[in-house]
Amino acid sequence: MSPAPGTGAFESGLSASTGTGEAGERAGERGVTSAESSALERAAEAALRPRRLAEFVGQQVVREQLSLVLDAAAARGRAPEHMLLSGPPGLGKTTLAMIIAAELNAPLRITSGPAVQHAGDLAAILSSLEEGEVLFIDEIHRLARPAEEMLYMAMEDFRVDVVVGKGVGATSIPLELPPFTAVGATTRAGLLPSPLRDRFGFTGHLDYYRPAELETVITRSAARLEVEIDAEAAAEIAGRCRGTPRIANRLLRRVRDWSQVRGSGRIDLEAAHAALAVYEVDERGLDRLDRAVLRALCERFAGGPVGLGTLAVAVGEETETVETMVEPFLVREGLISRTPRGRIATPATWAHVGLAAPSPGAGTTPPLGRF
Ligand SMILES: Nc1ncnc2c1ncn2[C@@H]1O[C@H](COP(=O)(O)OP(=O)(O)OP(=O)(O)O)[C@@H](O)[C@H]1O
Repeated sequence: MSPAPGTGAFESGLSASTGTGEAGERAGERGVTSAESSALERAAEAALRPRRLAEFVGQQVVREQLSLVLDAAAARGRAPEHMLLSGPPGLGKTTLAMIIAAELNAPLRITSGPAVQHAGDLAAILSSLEEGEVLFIDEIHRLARPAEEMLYMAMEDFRVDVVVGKGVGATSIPLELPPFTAVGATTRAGLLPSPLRDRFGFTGHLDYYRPAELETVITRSAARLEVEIDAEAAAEIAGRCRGTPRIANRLLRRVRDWSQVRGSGRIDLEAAHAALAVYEVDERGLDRLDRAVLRALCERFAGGPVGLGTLAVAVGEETETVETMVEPFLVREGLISRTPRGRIATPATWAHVGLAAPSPGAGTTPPLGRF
């Protein structure tokens, strides 16, 4: 799963995207390999994943549209059209793909763009599909071009031409496919070429969740984890999980740890505050790296403008890390502004780091380009 843009890599190990950060961190202590810790993380996530559309919280418009597509297909006794789900990481694209298969009572085949590097890889998957099967392609924007072009015909005509042999001796064999439903998921919808995007009959975009919706996610997950949680504790966690159910569930599991090891076993407001302090997640959901970026912007560069590369170096991170895993959330929160001359602090930035903004015209740093 690609690193998650828009959700900070919590330095305390609460990586909001792949989960390997936190689990990897703890794995190091326990001697578990990072691969095993990722598997642990995925298993923990899977245990909390909603299984039916009725259990899927929020995203009202997408749910209504999807429900209509599924009901109409069921009424006609046909496989529904292909579907594309887009949106930032951790918001429920994979969950919805699994729900679609469950609601259709259809087998689900899961693959991803990075896993399909050759047309032959895709031909092997397509040729083994059962009638009505749901083929979920995560990170579909990362499909290799030859595979992507094969997918066009497969989605349009339920047919692929498989080339056998090489050079002058090569022959193309048409392969008829059973009707299937492709479900693509992407965090970068803009990268999809229009021939591919146009082949999806339904496109749903998932957006960040409201705190009340996240409270519901947290409360339901706590019930699944068989841990009692006070409403105000659920609200506290919901306010700090960056609008993202994946992070909500992860913070809930960490607060549950604290409550079971240092508290009464029940999640109350005290346990929530204490655990979130241990993981250095502040009241707006920022973690240490987020705050380090804001402090560097204010203290080292007088609020900017400063180039992204320079800012990344100042906090000891790769430019890519800051750009994809820290900045989107800070921009969304109004804590960083992107300008052609570089990144600049906003009044909210100065307030968040507890510093007074310099008076206008005071010595500002000349714009430093990106490395
Ligand atoms: N609407 C929702 N209601 C309840 N839980 C949800 C919802 N959306 C996501 N979750 C929870 O968040 C976790 C992550 O969701 P999911 O894996 O579907 O995100 P994603 O968008 O596919 O992320 P990525 O882009 O990183 O693959 C799931 O395991 C699930 O438990």
